[in-house]
Amino acid sequence: MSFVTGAAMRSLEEAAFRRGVSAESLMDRAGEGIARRLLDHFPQPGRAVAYIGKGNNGGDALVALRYLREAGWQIALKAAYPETEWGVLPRRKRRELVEELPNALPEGSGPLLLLDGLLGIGARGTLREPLARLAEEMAWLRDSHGAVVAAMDLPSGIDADSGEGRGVVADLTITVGVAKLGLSTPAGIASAGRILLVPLGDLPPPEGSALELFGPDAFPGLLSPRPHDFHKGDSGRIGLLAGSPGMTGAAVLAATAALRAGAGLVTLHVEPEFLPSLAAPMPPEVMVKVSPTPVTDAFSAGHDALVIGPGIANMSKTGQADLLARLAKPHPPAVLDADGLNFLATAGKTALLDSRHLITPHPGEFRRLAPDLAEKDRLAAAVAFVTRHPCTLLLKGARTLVAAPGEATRFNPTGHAGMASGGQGDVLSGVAGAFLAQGMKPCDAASLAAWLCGRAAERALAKGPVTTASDTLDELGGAMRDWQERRR
Ligand SMILES: NC(=O)C1=CN([C@@H]2O[C@H](COP(=O)(O)OP(=O)(O)OC[C@H]3O[C@@H](n4cnc5c(N)ncnc54)[C@H](OP(=O)(O)O)[C@@H]3O)[C@@H](O)[C@H]2O)[C@@H](O)CC1
Ligand SMILES: [K+]
Repeated sequence: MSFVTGAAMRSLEEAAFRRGVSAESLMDRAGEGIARRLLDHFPQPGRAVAYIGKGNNGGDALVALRYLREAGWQIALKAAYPETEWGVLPRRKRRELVEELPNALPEGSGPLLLLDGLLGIGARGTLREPLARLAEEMAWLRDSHGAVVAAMDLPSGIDADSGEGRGVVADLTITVGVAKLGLSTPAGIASAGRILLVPLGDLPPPEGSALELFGPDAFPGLLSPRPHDFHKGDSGRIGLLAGSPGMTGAAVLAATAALRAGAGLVTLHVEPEFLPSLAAPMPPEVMVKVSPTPVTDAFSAGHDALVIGPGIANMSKTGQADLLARLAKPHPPAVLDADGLNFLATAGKTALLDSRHLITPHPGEFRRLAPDLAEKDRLAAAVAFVTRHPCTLLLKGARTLVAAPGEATRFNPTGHAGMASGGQGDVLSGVAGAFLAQGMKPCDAASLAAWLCGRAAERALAKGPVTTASDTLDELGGAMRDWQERRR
């Protein structure tokens, strides 16, 4: 599913009108879709307040409010202008709610949800009064009352194309039809929170976009249920080069993640002197193979995929040299992470990267691999990197991008700031490795792994605002279900 400018969105809308589709039917379906997304996120009813301006963005909020009320929510309305100044459609949607709505916070329990319907793609320039005051009220309720802000289409006040502009900071942005380009920029990402899409059949996304919003609607079938006659041999064997004394956790997290993501067999290859520290904490399902040449063994054991890098900073110099030599020869597809990437960068061997390699750098590791690209815009830098080195690049950061030669770059919407902690990358490389071992295309393996880890971390928010890598691991199975149910 691509990203479009505000003008391109208007063109799609105009094309729909020419085919006889009415603006009202688009709004009805937009509002219903928004409510469905919200009800998936908040299965228990709570309190919802719609904050609206006079345009159609407020109409979306009013339709969504009606569905929330039907689902048992207490509702209220904060309108910036008297109803006589609203557009035709929002006025009609207000009447469909029938009775007078309170304009104070509803009493009761459950989540407090603020529907931000002040401005959508009609926003021009800095948010003006009286909308600015309502945006401040939402921010205050979010900070002091734990309110969750859900933006209709766009966080109010940001520019649909650039994402620039100060306005509402949302926890969720439910964008309608096609995702707006401004949601993908650093400024937009800082305002939007989790992006969810309500696709509308009458507003089909244009073909050939350079950036795609990744998710189960756009990529169905990536994680189909296993056939009934599936067996261990079908689910892939992984060779893991991970962990060293003091960094055993990285190996445990990567191995466990690979197993949870469905790998049939995970083998950890270690040097004899690392065995005492690495063997004990490993899950019982993991095979541990000891040899003076673990790199050679991992590359020649007939694995379906390799995961190389988590916690291997202390790998022997011989091991490092062996690794660089092996990467140049024929070998199975491989995830390269963390110190695996640092070895490449330090040795000046980044040019070894090719289509067999799925690399997962965070911004610091990326800078070491390509110092000249690090200051560029992330999307441009990612595309330039895979043009230079034809591998699959999963570039971590606020929001993860997955770029590969000949593919539209993918934008991963899942995850949250509370997962910024050690070990998350190890989990991600294990999950991506499992999908590679099952024969998935590297860019699909990378995107799906990023989506699932982010979604698992979102599920873990039920425990509290900070999510450890172990929390993410615990929720991976649930995230896989969420993908299959296509509701997120
Ligand atoms: N496209 C689609 O297919 C679909 C679109 N749909 C929905 O409609 C939304 C677009 O609705 P829209 O066109 O009515 O514009 P909207 O964002 O509500 O704002 C317009 C008002 O904002 C005002 N205003 C502008 N800047 C301002 C500022 N800085 N500070 C203060 N005020 C400012 C401006 O006032 P003016 O400057 O004219 O006085 C005008 O009155 C879209 O985002 C989506 O949610 C769905 O329902 C169905 C499918
Ligand atoms: K909005």
